[in-house]
Order: sequence, then C-alpha cells, then structure tokens
Amino acid sequence: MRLVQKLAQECSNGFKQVELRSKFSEMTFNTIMRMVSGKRYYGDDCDVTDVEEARKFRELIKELVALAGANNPGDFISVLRWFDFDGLESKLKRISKRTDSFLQGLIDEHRSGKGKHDTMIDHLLTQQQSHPEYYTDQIIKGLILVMLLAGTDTSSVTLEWTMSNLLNHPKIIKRARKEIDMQIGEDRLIDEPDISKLNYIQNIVYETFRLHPAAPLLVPHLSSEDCTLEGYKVPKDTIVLVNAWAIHRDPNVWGDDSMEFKPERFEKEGEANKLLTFGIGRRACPGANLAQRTVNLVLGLLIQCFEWERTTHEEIGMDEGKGLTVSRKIPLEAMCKVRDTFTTKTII
Ligand code: HEM
Repeated sequence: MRLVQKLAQECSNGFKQVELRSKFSEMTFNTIMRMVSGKRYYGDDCDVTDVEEARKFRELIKELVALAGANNPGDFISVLRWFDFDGLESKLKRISKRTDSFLQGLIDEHRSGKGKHDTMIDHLLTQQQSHPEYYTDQIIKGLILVMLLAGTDTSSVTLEWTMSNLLNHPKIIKRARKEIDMQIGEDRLIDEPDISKLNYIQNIVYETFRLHPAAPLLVPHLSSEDCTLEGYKVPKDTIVLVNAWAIHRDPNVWGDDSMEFKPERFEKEGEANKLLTFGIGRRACPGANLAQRTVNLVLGLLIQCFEWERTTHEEIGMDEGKGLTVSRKIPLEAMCKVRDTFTTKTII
C-alpha cells in the first residue's frame, strides 16, 4: 500500500518518469521484514528508529543479494578453490559473520521484550521454550535468512517482468482495468479478498510466471538414489537442474505462440497446472501462496490507480541479467500518472 501511496504522491500532476525496480524491491523487503521482526527498513517512513540499524541492514542485503547471484568458478574447477579464486569464499565468510550478528541482535531484542509483538521471531521464540533442542537461535537465524533470500527478490523480479510486458501490451492493461472496474468499482481500492474475483489479473501473473520464472533453473536438487528419469539414468548424488525456462517456452507444451505474451491462454482449464515456476513435490516453494497474493494484489492496485506508458515509442527490451534469480538486464522505467477517475486523496 505504501508503494501505491508514494507513486500517487509522485505522479499526481500528470505523467512522470519512475524507476520501478528499486520500488518493488524495497516493498518486498519491507513486507518480509515486517512479518519477521515487525520493522520496515526502507523508505523515508521506515519505522526503524535507529538510522544506523536501517543503514546496516540495507548494506548487508545489497551485498548478500550480489553474492547470492555470483557464479563461483571453483564449483566447476575444484583446483581453483585452493587459491580462493576471485576471493568469493573470504567475502562470503566476512558477510556471514556480519549477517549472523545482525540477526542475533534482532532475536535478542525480541527475547528481551523490546521488539514488536506477534512477529515470526516471537512465535519461533515461543516454540524455543517448548522445544529448545530444535528451535535453537541458529535455526531461527537460518529461517529468517531463507525468508529474506528466497522471498524478496523473487516477487519483486516477477512484478518488474509483469510491468515490462504490460507496457508493451496496452490492450492487456485496458482489459485488466475493465475487469477491475466491473468487479471492484472506482470508489474503493482492491483488497486481498478481491483477488479471487480478478481472473484476468491472475492470468497475467501466470503468463509472467511462464515466460519469466524468477528462478529459471529452480534450485539444484541432488538424487538420493540411483534412478531413471524419462529413460535417462541418474546416478546417486548427481546434481539435477530443471530448466523451467525452456519447458515454459516449449511449443510442444504451449503451442506455436509459446513465445508470445498472451494471458488468455490460461482461460483454458488446467493450463496453470503445467507451470513449474515454484517447483513441484516435497521441496516446492513454501512461499508460493504468499508470493501469488502479493504479486496479484500489487499488480491489481497498479492497474486500478494509475495510467502507464513507455518512456519512448520503442518496445521495452526483454534482455535478461545473470544470477540465480533472473531479473531484467536494465532496471525498468515507465511513465506513470494517477488515473483521472482517482484522486491522490482516494489513494492516500
Ligand atoms: C514469485 C515468487 C517466488 C518464486 C518464483 C519462487 C520460486 C521458488 C523455487 C523455484 C524454489 C525451488 C523449488 C524446487 O527446486 O523444486 C523455491 C524454494 C523456496 N522458496 Fe520460493 N519463490 C517465490 C517466493 C517465495 C516467498 C515469498 C518465500 C517465503 C517468504 C519463499 C520461500 C522459499 C523457500 C524457503 C524455499 C526452499 C524450500 C525447500 O528447499 O524446501 N519463496 N522458491
């Protein structure tokens, strides 16, 4: 909601150029950290009174995200590990110490009763009292870290890809807005319970999940036994990568228009079941539900409250960056303006 309010303030007097990547990223970090510790670390209205704590957190995250996406040549040529080629290992050790002490600080704050209540840390500390052998501080720190690494960039990258595609397809924005105006009206903003009524918005998100899965190779899996997959023998302890990106563009699976952005394809019953965006099985993404709610709601609000245009007449390029989570190569910029039927006051 703060993202939408800020955009409304920036773009209340006609079209204004906005950079979206940093906005989506700050929104997802604030959402996850609010759940975890009750704090927002980004924005002028961040509720961390200690400015130094907020600065430290933002710096840590910047380095963690950069290192999480780094390629390590030592993983492929083991001899390079003897020399810590390009210093990745020492950088990781340094950052892991700083991260550990930051997260321990958060846990201690909640343990002493100073932090906000009803957060993930509070609930885990309650579990620690009844099962101290399992819910150790180490486990709690690991859970916070995985929420931050797996639950932030993935959702913000998806939102950025969705908006990139929509800017190239104004007709799709129009149809989505029509659905919102019919189902919700113009007197109030979309809220979470409305999501299930907005089928076309859902299909836009599915189509983005298909063409731009945030983790295109999922997460590496290791075979625990010798097995055979579709006739291929996979020995025990083999690292298996699933190329969801390629499967999602395969014309044999999706038809001849598999490379086109067409949310309508998901009007066909059962199509969404073919998506592998969140993996499948026991190790599938446990945050899939939260991610879909967040992306659907934010997208719905962006279409409901604002008009969107490209910054130039040229189509938005779809070049991809590198990393475990694949974002656009160039951060997305767009022209944005509060819709005539909405006043900044309705939004704020
Ligand atoms: C659009 C957003 C997201 C995408 C595309 C995504 C995708 C994925 C994928 C592909 C995996 C690996 C599945 C596999 O290899 O089989 C995964 C694992 C995981 N995700 Fe997500 N995810 C998203 C959002 C989230 C959120 C919001 C959270 C939590 C707040 C989350 C937490 C996790 C965790 C903890 C794992 C590891 C599960 C395990 O190893 O058992 N993810 N996610």
